[in-house]
Amino acid sequence: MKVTVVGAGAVGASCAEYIAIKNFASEVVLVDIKEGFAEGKAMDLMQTASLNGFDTKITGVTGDYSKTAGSDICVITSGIPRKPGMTREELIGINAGIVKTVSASLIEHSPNTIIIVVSNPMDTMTYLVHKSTNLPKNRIIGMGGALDSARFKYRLAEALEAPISDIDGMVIGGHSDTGMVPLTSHATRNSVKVSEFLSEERLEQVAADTKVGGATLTKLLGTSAWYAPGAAVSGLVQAIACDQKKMFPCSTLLEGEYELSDICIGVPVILGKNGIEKIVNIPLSDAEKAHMQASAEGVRKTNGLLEV
Ligand SMILES: NC(=O)c1ccc[n+]([C@@H]2O[C@H](COP(=O)([O-])OP(=O)(O)OC[C@H]3O[C@@H](n4cnc5c(N)ncnc54)[C@H](O)[C@@H]3O)[C@@H](O)[C@H]2O)c1
Ligand SMILES: O=C(O)C[C@H](O)C(=O)O
Repeated sequence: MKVTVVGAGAVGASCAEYIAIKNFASEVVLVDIKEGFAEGKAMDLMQTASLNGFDTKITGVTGDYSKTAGSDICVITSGIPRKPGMTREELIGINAGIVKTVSASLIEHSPNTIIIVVSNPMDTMTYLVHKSTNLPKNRIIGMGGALDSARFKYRLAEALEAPISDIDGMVIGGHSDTGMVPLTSHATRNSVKVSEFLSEERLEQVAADTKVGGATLTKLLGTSAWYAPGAAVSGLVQAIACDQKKMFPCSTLLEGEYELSDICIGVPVILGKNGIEKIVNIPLSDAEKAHMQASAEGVRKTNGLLEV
């Protein structure tokens, strides 16, 4: 199993590290545009192999896509992150060009690859990969919901004063400060609905904190987060590489599901060796349906800024 990660910055390196530590891939190739950067990150990570006990071979290259040839999975993290006070949507001007060029180079050398898009604004960048390549829809996956769901579970555990392993919950919708739809009505603590333990006001606070999860970290860190994003990507990569048939919310092209078409937005999907093997339709409350439609409007507005 060969995995390429483009962008050896904060998220790309974290993603490569988690993939290596989980020890399921034979090879990870890191690519960056900055001379020597990916090579340096790869060497540093390889020097953790004997300490962390993994056999994954990590190499780094500066813009040489021939070294990515035959990748089963390619992750795109290249592009600029936001600074405090910015929205993800403001990154479109620079990141759209990067994502378009990078996806073309990846497919040229790995025509059968599955692409995972991470660069922001992620739903629109995922849609851009659809519009600018000929890859079938099951092989284009946007990562956002897996991360947002991890943050939702963190906030629920905090509110419940419970261990995170007790909590289950999912966030669908657009990966943006206003577009996320935390599915509070479906969230549980050991199969008991969280609404049994928390007031409506407290649950609203949990949802609000979840939606601004990325902005909160950006304010604290001065740039956006990387540990949880890297871990979330590695979870998707592992589900595909190991044909796990696991369910994650991912951004995918909808064709009528959730009453939406011609848009990439986060919905539950089954991930296996073919990438997105199924889009799962789950019942939504009227309020969740309305949030999903409003979220889609936001994503469409950003998609409208694309020049494809
Ligand atoms: N979808 C998500 O959930 C999620 C989570 C976190 C970050 N992100 C996004 O991921 C992106 C990367 O974030 P980061 O914190 O790693 O940023 P970073 O600045 O640390 O790393 C980005 C890297 O991309 C490289 N790069 C730029 N143009 C390139 C090109 N054409 N080819 C190859 N490499 C190129 C840069 O040199 C840099 O090393 C940002 O757009 C950020 O908003 C998304
Ligand atoms: O917040 C950001 O801009 C980065 C990423 O989308 C995140 O949610 O951490």
